[in-house]
Amino acid sequence: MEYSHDVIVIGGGAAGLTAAGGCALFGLKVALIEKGAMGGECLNNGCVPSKALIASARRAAEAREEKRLGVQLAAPQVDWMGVHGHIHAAIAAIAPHDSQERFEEMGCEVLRDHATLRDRHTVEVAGRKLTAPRIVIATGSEPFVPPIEGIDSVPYLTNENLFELTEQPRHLVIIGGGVIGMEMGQSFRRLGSEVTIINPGPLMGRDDPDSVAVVQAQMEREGVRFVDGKAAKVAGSSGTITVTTDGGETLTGSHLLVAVGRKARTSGYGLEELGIELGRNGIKVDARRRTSIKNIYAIGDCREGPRLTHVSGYEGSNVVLEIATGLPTKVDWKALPWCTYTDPEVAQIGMTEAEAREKHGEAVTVVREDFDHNDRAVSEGEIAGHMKLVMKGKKVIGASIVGHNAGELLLPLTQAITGKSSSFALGGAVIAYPTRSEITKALAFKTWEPTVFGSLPKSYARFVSKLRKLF
Ligand SMILES: Cc1cc2nc3c(=O)[nH]c(=O)nc-3n(C[C@H](O)[C@H](O)[C@H](O)COP(=O)(O)OP(=O)(O)OC[C@H]3O[C@@H](n4cnc5c(N)ncnc54)[C@H](O)[C@@H]3O)c2cc1C
Ligand SMILES: NC(=O)c1ccc[n+]([C@@H]2O[C@H](COP(=O)([O-])OP(=O)(O)OC[C@H]3O[C@@H](n4cnc5c(N)ncnc54)[C@H](O)[C@@H]3O)[C@@H](O)[C@H]2O)c1
Repeated sequence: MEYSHDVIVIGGGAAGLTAAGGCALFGLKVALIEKGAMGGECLNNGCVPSKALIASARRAAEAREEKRLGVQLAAPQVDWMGVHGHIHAAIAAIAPHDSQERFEEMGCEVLRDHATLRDRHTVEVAGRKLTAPRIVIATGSEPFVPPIEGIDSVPYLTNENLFELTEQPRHLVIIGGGVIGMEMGQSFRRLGSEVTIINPGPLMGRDDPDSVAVVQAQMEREGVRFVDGKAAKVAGSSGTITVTTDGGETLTGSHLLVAVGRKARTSGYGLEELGIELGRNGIKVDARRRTSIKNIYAIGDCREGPRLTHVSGYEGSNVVLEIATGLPTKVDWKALPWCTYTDPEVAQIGMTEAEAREKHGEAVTVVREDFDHNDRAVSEGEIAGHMKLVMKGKKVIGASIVGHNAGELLLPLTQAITGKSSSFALGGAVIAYPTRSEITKALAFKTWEPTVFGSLPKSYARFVSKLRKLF
């Protein structure tokens, strides 16, 4: 069959950009389709703006502290439009990395419109029909808004409009004490808003409860109020919004943020018509990220599984390898890291203690050390937190860290869990985003880039692609 491209990628977020860029660097003919802003959620309304807001908030918190280490800072003065400016300057500074121009330079044909799957090899975009033997779906996710009574009649915020706020909320009520609720709750409180977080049961449920307890205590000291319960009803209008919990408690704030998880983007672009199987929340995929139609892959937030930028990037690289080499390439989550950028940070890699005990029972040992035994932490007066190593026998299978810059401590544990420490392995390691540790991976990757995308691998990838088109 005649095809217009070797690979078509739908979605220009972390997952799609990695897949499209990688295939193009192997010399394949790639179409990359993005209907919105290049860079997707992470750049435009996820990681980057949230971490920029966290940084402004940290500065305010430091200034608010009582005399410490012999130094008293002046009380903070928060200029909300200055904070807003910092957030948008951070986005603008990173945007060229994800831009249409950069991906065109790599060799992708970039189309900026809505894509629709027409059959297992055809994607329609802007009146054109593109065809390819391999299609990669990387359409991401959107905020899940639960059917809470009254939700459609009150103004509410999600991550999609939170970073556009041009006035500081007087009292931000947050529905959801997951990652977004905790990161944003602490930040708005530090910048001077009152903050109430409503959440049923454990906060940050995927993390080790001992880590979460340290952050919760810190946020309570800073004045964040936690309410245990489910938001059952909302009412009010701009400036005065009331939330009633299933326990009958009523809370009134000036603004409402809904942060109760994500919904995979799976409708409106032909998945149903093609009969691609869906799971509970996302496209069903196998370990190679193939959908129920095997020449079509789904990677990143749109499929069932963890939703993180470095996971999207990893899955992007994974499909690049499979498409370029023609060899089955499975994802491996045993050293999956993630970090929540509260202060102190909560970092996790591999299994938590609870997961390990459930899977390996008596074979599990856990060792713990608090930061008040660490000389650097003591010298800097930042002793809150601890690290727990989760082991099966003497083999590390997980770690939970809570403390200053905890996310930066994960990288050696990646190597301990995978047993791989060569420069090649480092170049392909899954590293929590965004951390400074990523710079080591970037350099290792730079070392290997001329070899991996050299003339021989390129010829091989083109040969594999040619064969694929013949059969
Ligand atoms: C507030 C917040 C903070 C976060 N912080 C972190 C963090 O610190 N660290 C971390 O690892 N993760 C974080 N995340 C998660 C991270 O942002 C996502 O996991 C990641 O961005 C997903 O990337 P993706 O490429 O899979 O999807 P997306 O970035 O959503 O990209 C999908 C793209 O596909 C496009 N698209 C969809 N349908 C079509 C179509 N039919 N045609 C053409 N284009 C289409 C969309 O416009 C979109 O640009 C955060 C998320 C939020 C909400
Ligand atoms: N640092 C990071 O890596 C980072 C930061 C932010 C977001 N993210 C990504 O974004 C995703 C979404 O974050 P999130 O915080 O929206 O989801 P989440 O899944 O982390 O947490 C959702 C919380 O909402 C609670 N909840 C559900 N229904 C509720 C109700 N009716 N009332 C009150 N609480 C309710 C749940 O119990 C849960 O604790 C994360 O899972 C993660 O993948 C990552």
